[in-house]
Amino acid sequence: MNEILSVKGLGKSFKNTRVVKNIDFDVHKGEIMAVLGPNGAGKSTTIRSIMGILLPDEGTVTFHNHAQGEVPRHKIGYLPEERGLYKKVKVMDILLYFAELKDYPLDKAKERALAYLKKFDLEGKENVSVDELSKGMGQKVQFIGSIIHEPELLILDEPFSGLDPVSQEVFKQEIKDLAKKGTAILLSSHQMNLVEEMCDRLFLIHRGQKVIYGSMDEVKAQYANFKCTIHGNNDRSLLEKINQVERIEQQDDISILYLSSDVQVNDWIKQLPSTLDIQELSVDRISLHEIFVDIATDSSLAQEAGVVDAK
Ligand SMILES: Nc1ncnc2c1ncn2[C@@H]1O[C@H](COP(=O)(O)OP(=O)(O)OP(=O)(O)O)[C@@H](O)[C@H]1O
Repeated sequence: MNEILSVKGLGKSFKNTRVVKNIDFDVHKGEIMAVLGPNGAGKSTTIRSIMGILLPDEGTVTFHNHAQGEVPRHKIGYLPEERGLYKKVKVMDILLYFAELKDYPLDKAKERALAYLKKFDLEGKENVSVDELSKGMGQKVQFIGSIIHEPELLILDEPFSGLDPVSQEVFKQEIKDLAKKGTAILLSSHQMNLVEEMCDRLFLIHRGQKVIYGSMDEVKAQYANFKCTIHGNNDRSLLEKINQVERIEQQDDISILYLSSDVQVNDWIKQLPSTLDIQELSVDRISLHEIFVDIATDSSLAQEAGVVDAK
């Protein structure tokens, strides 16, 4: 695989508290890698360490074809979590400024800026000053600023926050298109539905430690692909006798059975006991959102590192 970025054994402490511990992952050309985790998990600290904004205490960050520790800024696009553009500057001027910082030819940058403004529904705004833009419009301009120089690696920290659903779709499509053209993308987001639709692989941190790392299919296979929800009055002892059930959750008359990852739904339903009380039954695919909530609220998982490494 074509590695663009490799992170090995990354660790960072603030005032004797280790907030990032022994993090390993890599990002390949043309893939979207998601960095996920609950609030305070260590995502931004990891991203800032990659960008050289923070100095890690342990570990290495290597960009493909560059010396270890060297951050080739002109090849990286970065949308930081904290938003902000110079307020009194015109949209085109700020975009050209971003391009200049990356040594990108200004005539080409202007062409790209106009095309992107049109794409993001900001046509004709090039001479408007930033403080006249709405928050979402400003975010679009900042996003354009992060890709104006055709980066090899694009690091996006919460790109969807504050965007309306239509703009989220536009961003999503653009990020997917960039990956298709070969850009390596590292994406941190809390929007699990979007992440699930977009990312090729994911990396989930909890309390600074790696909990999951792998492709979406691999992660789901490690967890469970399907869950079966049964409305009916059923004893747990009966449910426990059913084959290929990994885990059972029960509340009142609702039972949720998490099925083994290799289950064939068609066959599995046919072998359910005839004594089962079924008022209603549904079988659904497990969502990334459910996996995330499960991990984030499971304190035993939180204390372990590398519980699932599907790489
Ligand atoms: N400059 C700093 N000084 C001290 N502690 C910090 C600093 N930056 C981050 N932390 C702490 O490090 C931990 C990880 O923070 P980080 O911002 O990396 O989390 P995150 O996963 O990006 O969270 P969120 O989803 O809320 O943005 C938190 O406990 C935070 O309080």
